[in-house]
Amino acid sequence: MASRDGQDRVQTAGRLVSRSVSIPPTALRDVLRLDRPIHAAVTAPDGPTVVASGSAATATAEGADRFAGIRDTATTVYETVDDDSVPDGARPRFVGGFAFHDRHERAHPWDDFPGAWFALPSVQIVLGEDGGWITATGNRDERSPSEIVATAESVRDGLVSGGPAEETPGVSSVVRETTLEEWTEQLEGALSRIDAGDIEKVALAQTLRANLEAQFPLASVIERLGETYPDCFLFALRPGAGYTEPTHSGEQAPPVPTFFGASPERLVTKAGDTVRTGALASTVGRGDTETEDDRLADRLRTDEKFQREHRVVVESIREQLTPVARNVQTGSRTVRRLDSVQHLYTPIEATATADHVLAVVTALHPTPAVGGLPPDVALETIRNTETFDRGWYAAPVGWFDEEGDGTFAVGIRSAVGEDREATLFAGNGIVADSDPVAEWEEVQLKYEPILDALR
Ligand SMILES: C=C(O[C@H]1C=CC=C(C(=O)O)[C@@H]1O)C(=O)O
Repeated sequence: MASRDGQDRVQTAGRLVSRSVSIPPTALRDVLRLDRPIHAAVTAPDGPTVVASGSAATATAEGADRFAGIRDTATTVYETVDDDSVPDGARPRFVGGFAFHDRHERAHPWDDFPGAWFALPSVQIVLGEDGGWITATGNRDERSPSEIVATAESVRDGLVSGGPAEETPGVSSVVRETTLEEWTEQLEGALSRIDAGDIEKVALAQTLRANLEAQFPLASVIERLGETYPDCFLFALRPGAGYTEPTHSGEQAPPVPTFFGASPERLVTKAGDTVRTGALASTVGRGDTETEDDRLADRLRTDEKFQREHRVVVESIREQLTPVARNVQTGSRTVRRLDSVQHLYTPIEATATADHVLAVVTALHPTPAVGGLPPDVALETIRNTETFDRGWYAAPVGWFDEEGDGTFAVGIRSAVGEDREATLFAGNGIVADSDPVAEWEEVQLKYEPILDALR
């Protein structure tokens, strides 16, 4: 397909037809245990879970225009889809994610991850509280609608509920790939730029390599994350699975790298003209007792460094929304408690003026919670300081539909799992007064969700 920079790509089965069957309330774990390859799965605490098995079309894009590139490609694909008889909630969605940086290097573990990748599932499973749908999509010149329905029915019939929890792989060793000395040096560099007034805030990250005792197993790891983080956005994305022609029968999962995680941070949900986002920034650990926990939360609420770090994010998000939304409302700030950390959180709502969630994603990525301020100098500082490529870490992951509605999370508390290895990513917002040792310890707390799910 022709593209703005020659790098946007679409692969598709041709002119498409979708048909769906409804299913009763079903657990994500039962879907992940289907005898079919899983290409992508994204959950939201207040929205549907969307799982892609196989792809009837994939869209990829590179560079600064990757958001618009994906949108253009999806529009072209949607024009070919006959899904008029499919209920709104069951219509096929594009599920995938983006790289953090405009120029992204495809070095290990990101070899299989382009600048952007989205799949329109050949089999899509949407799960909601009251039930869900299986939607099959295929080439309408080659398969009749009743054959497409038969595919959806056979997937429905393969769903088995319950069964014992599957084994997590176990972690044999971990290596923090940035040493405390390197980190201290990196932070001192960033702090001197803050002192000089070049930047107000920058989020710097590190990696940790976990060697696993068995092959990385998607189902059990996502299941474990879901148990501990029911209020987070769970995601698992496998762009390396590429494009697969829709098939009728089950297939084994392809042995490809998986970007996965349990993110507490919504980038945006757009539903009609309602836009929901939020600022999540400033972190303390959890206490061993309730009193200690509350004392730490009080520090978050009162300490000037935490206030400043959070305020910068709220103000910037309000400003970033200006080109795509009006009537921006900031809710009250609360403390968000997770298993290993507590954060300051401010919900933000607005009325969309943009007609597509990807326009809002373009405006919001990256927020200073994962980038910094001013954005360009902070991004250049990240590039010049970090010794690894962020790949898709801290970047938008989620789904959108034909109406331009959708949900994206920020891909933090995340890792790439492949074979017997997982590479974990975590970072911190650095402002004046940040202390290298305290920040080093805070990063370890942010690795814990993924480490726990692998152990
Ligand atoms: C960059 C990360 O967290 C961000 C989100 C919440 C709190 C943060 C902090 O307090 O530093 C970070 O800005 C990460 O988890 O890798």
